[in-house]
Amino acid sequence: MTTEFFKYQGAGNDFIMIDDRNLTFTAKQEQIASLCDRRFGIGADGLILLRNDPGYDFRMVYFNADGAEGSMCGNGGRCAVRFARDLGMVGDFTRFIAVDGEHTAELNDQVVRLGMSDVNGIETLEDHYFTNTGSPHYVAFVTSVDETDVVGIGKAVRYGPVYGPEGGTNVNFAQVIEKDYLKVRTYERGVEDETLACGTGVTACALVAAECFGWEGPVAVRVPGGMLSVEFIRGTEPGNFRDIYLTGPAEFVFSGAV
Ligand SMILES: N[C@@H](CCC[C@H](N)C(=O)O)C(=O)O
Repeated sequence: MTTEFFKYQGAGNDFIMIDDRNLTFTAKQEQIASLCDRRFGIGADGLILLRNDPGYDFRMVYFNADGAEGSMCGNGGRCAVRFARDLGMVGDFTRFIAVDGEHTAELNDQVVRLGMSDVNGIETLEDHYFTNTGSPHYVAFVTSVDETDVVGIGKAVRYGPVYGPEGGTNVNFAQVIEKDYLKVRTYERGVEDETLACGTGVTACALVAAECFGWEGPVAVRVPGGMLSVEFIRGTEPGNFRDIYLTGPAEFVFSGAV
């Protein structure tokens, strides 16, 4: 039996999208990893299933490129919304459910503004910050992201003694360009490499910068694959944020069958 797939990308973070409303997708971890393989498969940072869910427009089920089901993926969520509209399932506004709970999103042509989960705390550690924006994120400020060994340091932190035993973390490096403007590079857990953009990572960096520097946003973030923007409202407690929105492009690339 063949499976029809659709490839989407959001700021260069790319995903295999599958319409699984009839629950026929049965691939296991190893097969999903093969589909995401850039030499032997379709190639992607992750695979997303769109399924029915009572009470929502759809359910997003996300797998990292290693084939394991992941925590929330911000760019994947934006691409899932675009895919749902291309399938005629939703209009310019949608409400869907993902692993971290309910999300809303608005579409404006190729741009998707995705509501993210509230953030309930930022930990300040010796040389970095840590927060959870639906996925866990280590954030370190650097003077130049271009001169940072993202993969080398990323791997050491992801598998290191602090985060490794707890399931690992995504690792972000942020450079302040000016007020409300960051440049970010991310080592992604589950891809085990740098990706061209990470939505939950960019959100984490913007909120950490807002907390550290008193920014009110929106924070513009340049990533290797393009530009993203993060809006938020500060909560009453330090490190708490609500009404967080991640905005950027989400585009169809190609489709096929495997
Ligand atoms: N690319 C994602 C992040 C996906 C989750 C991550 N790889 C993890 O397992 O924690 C994004 O855009 O947020």
